[in-house]
Amino acid sequence: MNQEYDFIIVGAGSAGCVLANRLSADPGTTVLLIESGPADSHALIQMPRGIGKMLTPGNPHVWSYSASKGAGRDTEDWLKGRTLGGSSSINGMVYLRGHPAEYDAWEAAGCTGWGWKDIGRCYRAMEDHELGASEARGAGGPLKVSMHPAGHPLCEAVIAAAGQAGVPRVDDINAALHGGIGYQPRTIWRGRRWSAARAFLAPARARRNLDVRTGTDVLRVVFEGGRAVGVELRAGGTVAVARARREVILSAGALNTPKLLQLSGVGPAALLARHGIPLVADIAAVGRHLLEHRCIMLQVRVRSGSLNREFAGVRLLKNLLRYFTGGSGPMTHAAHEVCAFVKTRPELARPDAELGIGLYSIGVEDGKIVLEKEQGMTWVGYFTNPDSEGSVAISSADPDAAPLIDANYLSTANDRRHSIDLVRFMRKMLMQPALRPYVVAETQPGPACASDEEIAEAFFTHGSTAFHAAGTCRMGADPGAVVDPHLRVRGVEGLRVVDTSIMPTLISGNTNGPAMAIAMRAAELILASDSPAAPAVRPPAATNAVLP
Ligand SMILES: Cc1cc2nc3c(=O)[nH]c(=O)nc-3n(C[C@H](O)[C@H](O)[C@H](O)COP(=O)(O)OP(=O)(O)OC[C@H]3O[C@@H](n4cnc5c(N)ncnc54)[C@H](O)[C@@H]3O)c2cc1C
Repeated sequence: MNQEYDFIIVGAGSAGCVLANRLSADPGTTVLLIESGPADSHALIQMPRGIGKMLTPGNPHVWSYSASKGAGRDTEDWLKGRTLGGSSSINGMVYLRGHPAEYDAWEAAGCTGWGWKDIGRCYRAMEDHELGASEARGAGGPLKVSMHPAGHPLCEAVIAAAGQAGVPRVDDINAALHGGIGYQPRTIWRGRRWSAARAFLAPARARRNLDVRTGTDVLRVVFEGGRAVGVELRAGGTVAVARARREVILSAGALNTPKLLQLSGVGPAALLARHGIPLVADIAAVGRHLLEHRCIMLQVRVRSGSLNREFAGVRLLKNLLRYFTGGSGPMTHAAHEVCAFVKTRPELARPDAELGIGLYSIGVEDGKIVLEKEQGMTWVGYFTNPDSEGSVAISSADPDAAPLIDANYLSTANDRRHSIDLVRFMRKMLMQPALRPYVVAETQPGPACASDEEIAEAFFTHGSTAFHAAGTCRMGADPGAVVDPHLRVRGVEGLRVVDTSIMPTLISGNTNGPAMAIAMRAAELILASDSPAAPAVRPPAATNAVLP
């Protein structure tokens, strides 16, 4: 391995793959992309419904962390991708972008250059959308986006029922600014997952100026006189330092990026002192402001139309054959077949909740989550703009120790109100005439769960993380932010954060598209040479030693 590069990118996930592509486009610029996990060649990564088997703690392609739900509640597993493509290689392939007004609010709050005018341009530039180019979509870009095929009777009944409840059918849910329901846009192409690695890294792999290292853990950032000059890394038991002439960029995701900053001496001074880590910059917000969508998963018994039986026994074998020979059938479906954005109250200016409707239902057998043998649907729903804030903090100075994660879900009255209203709205949709021939009953949490308190509790007992962790290195123009609007870490030089950590608020939708669009925008900012210097929070208080 070379020891010195212009840019070092830590993490080959959704954001890191985009950055590696954009920053190495100039053959005169050298880039090192470092990924902890293995390559993404596993067949279950490529096969969309392979995620059922991939998402298992202990799988080498996933990070598995224990996260507290908050307020003394129990813990749950938070999984993240650990392979080329990062979480985009193990996610549900739902492709959503968020509402333009949400990015405009970022800009209005001082994040100049992050409004829809700029980020919308980045989305269009990266997309190759099956529906073709429009004001709202891009065509010809590296990211393939396909639509779930229309026409399944149960999906059609769901869409018709939504219409009866006042939610209109739309062709492209990403373009429906006032909400609607339609077939799911997906990062799937010709039946195969289209991860960030597939879209952005594969076309750049042959570049001689791009060095991609898998199976390599970054242990910390190395500073000299308050400037990030490289990273300490470990591969096959050997520890070394790779140096960056221009910048180190952390794209390790919303859990591991703040962890790396804290391990490197950039974070809350008291936390670092507790673990004996020399302080480089005292930034209280590193690891704070953790945002996550808290889902409810309504399970609905149906008479027909469920795909549960397609994923077991002989039918599963037949569907695997169909997938491997023709790239079609249920193994090519994303996490949900149908997607909706709804207003839980008519007076709201724009939708406040997302629904993903899947033609499967799950139960628990011997303590394990399994597909039900009976026919069922799952309606996953969440309030899109929560303001409950959790945290991520190192538990030790040992880079191999898992961080402490507190999701602190639904800790504000606002989040609880929207979440409760959402369940009532979902039930209203389920009661519509179009679904009467199908729906037998809501089995979980079930009709006995009726009061506000019971519904709020059901988000914990019959809910889940959405796997959308964000905000732990919040971008802002204010001195309390971790990164400035050029994504430079305050108080040090030569260091940026580019991943979902920087999101000042969660957007309406899943976070893979936003992670890639953020990286597209970041690459523009990095390559523009006239960026003004980031205002320092305070002068560096100490410098990490550089390894020989
Ligand atoms: C199970 C699951 C389902 C999801 N479903 C959807 C969906 O359907 N649609 C959607 O839009 N979003 C979905 N998401 C969310 C979305 O995929 C993520 O928000 C997004 O991919 C995050 O991108 P990122 O670049 O911030 O981080 P990641 O993509 O997580 O990338 C971080 C990378 O850094 C690497 N890394 C971390 N620490 C180190 C280290 N110390 N040294 C070296 N490498 C390191 C990791 O291994 C990883 O490859 C899902 C996520 C999960 C986990």
